[in-house]
Amino acid sequence: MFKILVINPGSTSTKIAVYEDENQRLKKIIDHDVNELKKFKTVADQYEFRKNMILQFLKEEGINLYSFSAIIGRGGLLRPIPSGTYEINDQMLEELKNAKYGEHESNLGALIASELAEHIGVKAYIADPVVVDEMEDLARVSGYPLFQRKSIFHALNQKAVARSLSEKLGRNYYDLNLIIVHMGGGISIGAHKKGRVVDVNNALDGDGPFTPERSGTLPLVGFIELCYSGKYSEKEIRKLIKGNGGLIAYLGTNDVREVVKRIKSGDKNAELVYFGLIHQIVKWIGKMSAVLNFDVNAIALTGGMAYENEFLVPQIKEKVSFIAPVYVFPGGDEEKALALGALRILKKEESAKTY
Ligand SMILES: Nc1ncnc2c1ncn2[C@@H]1O[C@H](COP(=O)(O)OP(=O)(O)O)[C@@H](O)[C@H]1O
Ligand SMILES: CCCC(=O)OP(=O)(O)O
Repeated sequence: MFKILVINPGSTSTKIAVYEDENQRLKKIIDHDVNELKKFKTVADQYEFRKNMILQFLKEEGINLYSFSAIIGRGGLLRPIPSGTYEINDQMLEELKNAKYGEHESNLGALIASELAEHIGVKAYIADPVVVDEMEDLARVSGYPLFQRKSIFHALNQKAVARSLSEKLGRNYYDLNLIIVHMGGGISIGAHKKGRVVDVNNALDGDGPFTPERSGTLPLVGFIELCYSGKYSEKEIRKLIKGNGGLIAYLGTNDVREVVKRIKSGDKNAELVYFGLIHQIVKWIGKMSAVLNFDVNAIALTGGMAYENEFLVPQIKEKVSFIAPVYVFPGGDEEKALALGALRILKKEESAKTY
C-alpha cells in the first residue's frame, strides 16, 4: 500500500489530503480570509504560513510524516509544458522560488512538497500544473503582435473533471467536445476539443470573467489612463488585477457564501455585482461554444463556487442549457487527480516526466 500526501495551495484556500492507494483517508480545506493574506507582500512570503498549516493538520490527525511513500503538490507557474506528472527538480524549484514565470499560490505546492519529501527521504511530484499548454495557434493570436495569448488555467481540475464527465456520459474523452468551467479564486473556461484544451482564458493575467479576487478583462483605455495617472505604483496595479480585484474590490470579500448571505438580506449592490459576475461567466461559455463550432457534447461547472446553488448554478444552467447539458462537479477533485498521478508513478504504471 502506498501512502500519499497531497498539498494544494490555491489563492483563497489550502487543501490537504491523505491517500492510501486510490482511497482518500482524510481531506481538509482551510479557507483564507482576505485580511489573513494581506500581511504577506509576496506569494513566496506565505511559504512558512502554509507549510505550518499542513504540519499542524498532520499533527492534529496523529499522522507521522515519515509514513508517506511520496508527496505531491499542485504545480505552479513554469514554462508551458504538456499534461502529466513531473518529478520536482532543482530547475523547477529555482524558477518557482524566483517567480520566473509569475506569482501564484500554486507555486508553493512544489516548494512545500519538495522540502517535506526531502526531509523524509521520498520523492516529490507535481501533476498538470497551471501552465499545461494544448492551445491551438489560432487561439494565441491576441490582436497585437507584441502580445500572445497564453494557456494559464486550472489544468489539473479541468482535465480531471473532463475525464469524470466523459465517464459519466459513457464516452471517450478523446471523442467529445466539452466546455469546463472552473470557478474558484480564479476562473477558467476551457474549450476541450477531442481531449485537447484548444482555447481557454488566461485565468491569472486579466483575461476572462472577473472572479472572487481578480479583475478579469478590463476596458483597455481606462486601464491605460489609470496606469499613467501617477496615483498607483506598478505593484498596486498588478494587485488590482490579481489579489485585490473582482469581488474583493467591489464588496471587500473573496467569500461567495458571504456575498450570497448579503444578497438574501436585501443588499442590492451585492446582487448587481454578483449577477454581473454570473453574466460574464455565461458570456465566456458562449465564446467557448463558438470555438467548438457550437458542437458541444456537455458543459461542466466546477471549483468551489459550483457549490453555490442559490443563484449561480441555476442562472448559468438556465442561460446555457440550450448549448449542451450542464453537469455540476462542486469543488472538483484536484486532490484525487494529484494522488492518482503520484500513484501511477509509485506503481510503475507510468514514468514521471522530467521538467
Ligand atoms: N459551499 C460553498 N458555497 C458557495 N461558495 C463556496 C463554497 N465553498 C467555497 N466557495 C467559494 O469558492 C471560492 C473558492 O473556490 P476554490 O475552488 O476553493 O478556490 P481556490 O482553490 O482558488 O482557493 C471562494 O470564493 C469560496 O467562497
Ligand atoms: C493560475 C490559474 C489557476 C488559478 O487561478 O488558481 P486559483 O483559483 O487556485 O487561484
